[in-house]
Amino acid sequence: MFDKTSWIRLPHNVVVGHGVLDQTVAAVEDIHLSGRPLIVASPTPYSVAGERVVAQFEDADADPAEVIVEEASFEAVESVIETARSVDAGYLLGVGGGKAIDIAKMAADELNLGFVSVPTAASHDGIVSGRGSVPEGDTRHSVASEPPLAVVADTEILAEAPWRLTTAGCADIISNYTAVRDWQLAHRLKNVEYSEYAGELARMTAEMLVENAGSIKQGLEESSWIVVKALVSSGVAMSIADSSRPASGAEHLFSHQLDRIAPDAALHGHQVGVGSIMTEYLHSGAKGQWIDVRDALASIGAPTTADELGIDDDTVLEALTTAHEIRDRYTILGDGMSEAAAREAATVTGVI
Ligand SMILES: NC(=O)C1=CN([C@@H]2O[C@H](COP(=O)(O)OP(=O)(O)OC[C@H]3O[C@@H](n4cnc5c(N)ncnc54)[C@H](OP(=O)(O)O)[C@@H]3O)[C@@H](O)[C@H]2O)C=CC1
Ligand SMILES: O=C(CO)COP(=O)(O)O
Ligand SMILES: [Zn+2]
Repeated sequence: MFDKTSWIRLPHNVVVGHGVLDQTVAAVEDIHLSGRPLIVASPTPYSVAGERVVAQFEDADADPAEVIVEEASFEAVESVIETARSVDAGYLLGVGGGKAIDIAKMAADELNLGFVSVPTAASHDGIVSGRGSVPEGDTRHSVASEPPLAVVADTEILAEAPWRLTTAGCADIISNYTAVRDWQLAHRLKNVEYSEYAGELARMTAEMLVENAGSIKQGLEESSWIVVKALVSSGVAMSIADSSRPASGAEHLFSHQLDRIAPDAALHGHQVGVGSIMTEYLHSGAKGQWIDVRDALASIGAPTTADELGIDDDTVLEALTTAHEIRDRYTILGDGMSEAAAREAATVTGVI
């Protein structure tokens, strides 16, 4: 008997372009969100975009409330939940990078309220996905959460954000290559369920970004357009798969392990990019496509070495040899790399 079911949750409105921040109220009204909006922002995004969003809701007589979050933690999620209850919020808007967006997303999930994502940085694909990531104990990877009902991505704001945030978003997309390879491997070896649609979409998104790498330049608003479109596409792939598998394989395990060993050393996207160079080498060998991955990262100005990430060689080796312990997700790392093999991979690829 056929007994498969699938529940794909996607945003209703994805509004991307120059000046679209001014359409936030329209994007929200269009999907009939009601009640009091609670704007959740971290400090810089609040001054870059949050104030304007609050003013827009005030002009629309929507009585907005606001809360500033400083760090990605469960305490911050709890405090947003408390604020939302005390102001009787009808829905939440996350305005910022991954930190503010994930806190708002996870609080909305807990409160069973609608969530709207207003990214001020195109730094990774969590800005569109139904995945939330806040470190808790040893857990660093994302968990299923409330997907945004609407995304409002103003390319004017994204283009003015520090360039490294955009190159991190590019690297997060490029890492889809190895994520999909790992997913296919897990399918063949461990019978993990694989979705051709989600896998192809994630892989194609990486390919399109690499093909357009020449147009991704600092100061060009069109670059933010290309990157945010790719981030949306990657988020959709995760929604189709109902898992982060299409966009997260061994390179993400490496990055999550770095977050534990060397907290705040580098941006998420930059770490997964360097991880991807090495895991592509593990998939395809010394003459394989790791060179293309490295060159694509280098061409957009993302780090390709431990030095550029700001970490030392031993940290790379420790993260590589222990990354498989991060979660129950089969990848090319199998049940763990020996130190000698890790050193070989990191050396041949020029990471250390
Ligand atoms: N849900 C998911 O699938 C994923 C979630 N994540 C999570 O996302 C977080 C990392 O996201 P990331 O965006 O890198 O980090 P942040 O949200 O911390 O943003 C990075 C920095 O950029 C600043 N910033 C943001 N927008 C602008 C802007 N327009 N102009 C100037 N500065 C700006 C922030 O300011 P300020 O300090 O004021 O906030 C912060 O200092 C982590 O918590 C990670 O766990 C990562 C990957 C995937
Ligand atoms: O960063 C992500 C996809 O790019 C989310 O992946 P994780 O589930 O590994 O946190
Ligand atoms: Zn990622």
